Amino acid sequence: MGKRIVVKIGSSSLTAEEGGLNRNQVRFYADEIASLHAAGHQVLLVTSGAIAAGFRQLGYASRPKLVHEKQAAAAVGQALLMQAYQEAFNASGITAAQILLTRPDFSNRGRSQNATRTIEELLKQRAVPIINENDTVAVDEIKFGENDGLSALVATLVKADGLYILTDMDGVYTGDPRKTPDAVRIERVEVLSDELYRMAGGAGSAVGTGGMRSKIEAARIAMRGGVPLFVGRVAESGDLAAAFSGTGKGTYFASSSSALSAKKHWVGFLSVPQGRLVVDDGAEEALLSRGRSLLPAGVRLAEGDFHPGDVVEVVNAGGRVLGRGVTHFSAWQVTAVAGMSSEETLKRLDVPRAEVIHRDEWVATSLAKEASSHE
Ligand SMILES: Nc1ncnc2c1ncn2[C@@H]1O[C@H](COP(=O)(O)OP(=O)(O)O)[C@@H](O)[C@H]1O
Ligand SMILES: N[C@@H](CCC(=O)OP(=O)(O)O)C(=O)O
Repeated sequence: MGKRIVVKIGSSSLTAEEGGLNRNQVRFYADEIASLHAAGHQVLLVTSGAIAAGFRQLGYASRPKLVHEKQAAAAVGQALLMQAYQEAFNASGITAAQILLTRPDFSNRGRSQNATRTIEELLKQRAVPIINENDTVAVDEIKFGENDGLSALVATLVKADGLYILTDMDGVYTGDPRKTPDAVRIERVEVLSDELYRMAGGAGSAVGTGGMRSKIEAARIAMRGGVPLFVGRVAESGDLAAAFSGTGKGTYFASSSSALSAKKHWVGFLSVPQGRLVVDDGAEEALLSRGRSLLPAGVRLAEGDFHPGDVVEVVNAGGRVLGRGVTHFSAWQVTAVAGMSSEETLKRLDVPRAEVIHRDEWVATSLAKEASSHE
């Protein structure tokens, strides 16, 4: 039976360091995707490259750094990118469709349902949805910036059978191969760890943005959403089909045995937190290792203006993000009882329960400390 897959192509695979689109590369990837499409699979493409494709035409000597300059470059480059994909896919008789998304399109239920419906219809008609961030309207606070995270969210949204993040490196190594020549490739990752995150560095080229680190972040989102992924290189004809069949040049990440329910995945990865709770060591341990609810006794501080039912981020005293949860208290209520016992809390506040965040509405997003399995 046909599978549903999401393929993500990074700027470094489509453009040169000095800017401009490499049309041969666009054609090559379109052909790779067309062969999976012809085999009966549904393919969605998340592509970067708008800024890199457009900045030279606007007169910038190198990839611009300021937000409004990047947005202007993307406005030029996105059109060039789509035109190149349209042409390349049309050659295989495939219709390409443009979809531009921003973070609120995932966090807002109505908007995400609209996007899903459109995507479902396109797939039903055998078109290939081509997705990028809507760079011209995304402001700094809500920007993905790189498309690795976007591709992981798309893959979970459409319940993909697999996510293929293609880049200029044939997998995740124990260190950035550009800087650590003796780094070795990690073939398979079952569990994400802090150690793996430390091994992954930033972007390797002047046009790429996220580097391996953002791909590990994306892996976390996809794995906990129940989507297995591949990070690697597709450079020769047949490489994408090989990646798909499990013999690709790259690293495979298993879909997590601890995949979250749709509601928890939303809380952990799609929601926009309305505030932050700073907790003490005891609460950190209770949340991360003992599967307990967050009680007022472990809360030191509340930041932001949030209300019962909102999602808040939970951090430790050192600022490390531990996870997110749905708060039952408003900001002023947390402030009023921070550090107090549950008994005292129920005396002081008119709340039905003393838990600030119930464990059923809590999602740990920090990585496990233990080593990942890699050979
Ligand atoms: N541990 C690592 N393993 C492999 N590549 C790494 C690692 N750490 C950093 N990198 C760098 O990440 C780069 C790929 O990311 P990036 O430049 O953002 O590409 P893309 O545009 O495809 O997203 C590689 O070229 C490499 O230099
Ligand atoms: N939306 C931007 C993505 C920027 C980018 O460089 O992303 P990536 O190559 O995935 O690290 C663009 O199209 O230029």
